[in-house]
Amino acid sequence: DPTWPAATDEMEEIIFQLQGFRGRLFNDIISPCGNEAAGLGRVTAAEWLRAAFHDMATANKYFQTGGIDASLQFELGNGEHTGPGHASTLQFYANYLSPRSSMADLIAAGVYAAVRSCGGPVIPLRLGRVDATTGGGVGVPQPQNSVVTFRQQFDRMGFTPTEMIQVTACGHTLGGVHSAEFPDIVPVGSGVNGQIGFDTTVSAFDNNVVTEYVDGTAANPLVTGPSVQISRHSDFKVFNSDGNETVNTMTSPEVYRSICQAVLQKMIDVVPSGVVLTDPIVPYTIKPVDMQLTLVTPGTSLLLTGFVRVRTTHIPVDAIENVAFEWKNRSGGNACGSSSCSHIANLQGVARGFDDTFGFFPLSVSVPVATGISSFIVKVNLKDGSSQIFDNNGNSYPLVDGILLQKPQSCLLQGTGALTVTALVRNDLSDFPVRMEVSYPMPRNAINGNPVPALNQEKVAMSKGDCIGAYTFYSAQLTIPGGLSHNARITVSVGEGLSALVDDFNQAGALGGTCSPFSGSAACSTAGSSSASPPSTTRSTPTASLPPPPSTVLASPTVPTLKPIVGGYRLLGCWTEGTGVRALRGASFAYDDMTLESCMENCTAFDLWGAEYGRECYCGNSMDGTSVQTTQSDCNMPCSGDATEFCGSGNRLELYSTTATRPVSSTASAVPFHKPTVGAFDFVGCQTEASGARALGQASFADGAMTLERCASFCDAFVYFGVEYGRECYCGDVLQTGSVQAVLEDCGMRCAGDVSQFCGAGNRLELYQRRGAGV
Ligand code: HEM
Repeated sequence: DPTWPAATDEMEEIIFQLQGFRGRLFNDIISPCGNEAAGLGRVTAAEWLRAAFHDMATANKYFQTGGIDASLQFELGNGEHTGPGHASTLQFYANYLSPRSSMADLIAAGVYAAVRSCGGPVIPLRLGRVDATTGGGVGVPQPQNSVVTFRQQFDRMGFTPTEMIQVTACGHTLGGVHSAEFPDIVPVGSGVNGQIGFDTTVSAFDNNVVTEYVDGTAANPLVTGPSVQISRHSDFKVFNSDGNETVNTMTSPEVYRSICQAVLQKMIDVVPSGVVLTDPIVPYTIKPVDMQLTLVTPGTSLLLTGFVRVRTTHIPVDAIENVAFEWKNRSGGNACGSSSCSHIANLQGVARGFDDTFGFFPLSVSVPVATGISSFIVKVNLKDGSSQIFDNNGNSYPLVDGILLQKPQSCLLQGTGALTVTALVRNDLSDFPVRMEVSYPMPRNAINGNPVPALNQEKVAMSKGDCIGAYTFYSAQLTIPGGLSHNARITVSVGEGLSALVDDFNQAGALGGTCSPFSGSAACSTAGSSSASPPSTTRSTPTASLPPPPSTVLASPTVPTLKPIVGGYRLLGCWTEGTGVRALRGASFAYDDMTLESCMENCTAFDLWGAEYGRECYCGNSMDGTSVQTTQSDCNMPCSGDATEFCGSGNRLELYSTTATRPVSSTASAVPFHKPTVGAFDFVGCQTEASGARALGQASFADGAMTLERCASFCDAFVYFGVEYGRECYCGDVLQTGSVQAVLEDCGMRCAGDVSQFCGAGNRLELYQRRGAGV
């Protein structure tokens, strides 16, 4: 069994945990083998296999470059990769791209999955491939090449003349040739749905491609038919290149299978120098899944959630009574407060892969903060009274309670990508730097039709907040651009280098849209942070954390008071955020020394603004309809930059509105507006991005001096231009599906290069159309 955790854990789940409970569905569009997800006559499993060969085929063993490195994504337009199959294959894999599942590993995993789904052998799958950042050049074998050229090309890839024959015979058992791509080989109108198969079984991994060739019955269009006249019968040229000696050895199904297992593994293991592949991956017998600690009010216990996943291939799920989870406290001992350091979990669901099944046993374990948790072992209790103990190969399964991503107080607004992350760090560690690292996919503006997003990374220092017992709150914010924020991964860490503690690889899409407040936390005592003891058992009553009513406000400078007027704005009260959206969407800011005055200064171009969570500031000209006024005492957080003022609280806005005393003349020039015309373009409105893609994807640029005029002139050759997020310019002749008109208020961001203009917002385009181009 592998030792947990491992760098391959995410890929392990993608390739083995396919269907059923928590199934990752990586096989969805290739099961059954004959599935034609991209249209009739196009076997998806065949497209996956061919895509891997095309990615590898530019490898150069002499320079040790290329191989399975996902360079295919940059080469789609170079003429060597005919057909839509490569793009749709990469597009499917892109859903699984993450810092722990490279596109190159996904391409290799696609070979494993396609072959297995079609009844072929288990191809040992090693991992650790690294994605290229540019194309790998040309050199994919083409049907018209001569045998000499084929041999040179395969030699460059690292394959002997015999292996060339073998790997081609193993690839050309699935799918076939399409008249849309090769009309001179498959004349239009011939074949089935525009395809002639390589053998009579286009959707089975069998050796018919060989036997039908050998016995002379092959309809393979690369052996017989029009390709012969024009010397494009490449399978004939390849198979016949050693007088049929190699193919004759492959007429036995067993021999074919084992040759294909070896030679297809060789194909996916071609990698550039510097890449070190792991051992072939096998599924865990016992795997902890989604382990998460969460501090629960009043701060004296942590809730551990997650699953123990049991591989039930060899231990039948029906034979399992339950699973015992036995843990050690923070110092490795067996004192776990009032609990017994043990928890029984019962089966909740089952998943299956090609060759395995898995049972999931959910955990919900209350861990006292005072004693904490450091590791656990798993005991699988069988119905016959026996049990099997799993201790992670003698290491126990490790858990960290020094830092945790506190999910209820973290949130993501997927529409705008606005991410708020709250972490809890044990007080004895809080002198070390606390960081958040977010990795997120960013669409590549569809250069040459590349459907694979780039993976960007942002590191943000987290700022210290309140304390609760033995833990200190930290928080950070980030607006994730690109519209794919749900696929972002979040890691929070405390400390540096190898000794750092992390809660890593948390999926942003699993966070809620609203950060709920944690009641009972309080400003940290200045005495320092050494106490690791739990807070006193007396809970503060809810009213104790409310601000005093205005009439009884004390003069003490450390007690916040309500401010009825700030500059030209008056207090409207305490308001909730919208449901799943920000109440104010004109502009937003977050920083640690926030005061009501500085928030107001940020928002002088708007009629409304509000401060939230002590350090966030939002502006807008109207409130989202789902925001409602709540009791003023909800807004009980002091401003981070001025403890005498209230700045809302979690999900609560200290809301201010403009008054008649607002000096209109001094701000009028800075009030942005939606320009009705820009050059040859007319304003259309505020538009969303398309579903999973850019609304305008044909050209783009971004910079800090963006104006509507600059974008208009950049998009001069197109029907539409749109500016997004203040600084991004997009052009296109059509709006991609899923892009719809949004309320004008949404486009509330000023242009980076001209504050008098509006330039969209996150996921919102300030959209213009060429005059006269409309219908
Ligand atoms: C001399 C070497 C090769 C040549 C000239 C060649 C050429 C071709 C051509 C012309 C097609 C038709 C594409 C279409 O119409 O969509 C094709 C399809 C295919 N090739 Fe190759 N190929 C070679 C080697 C390989 C190898 C080594 C593999 C994988 C191990 C492979 C896997 C496939 C698969 C699976 C298809 C079917 C794709 C589909 O049905 O969509 N080929 N090949």
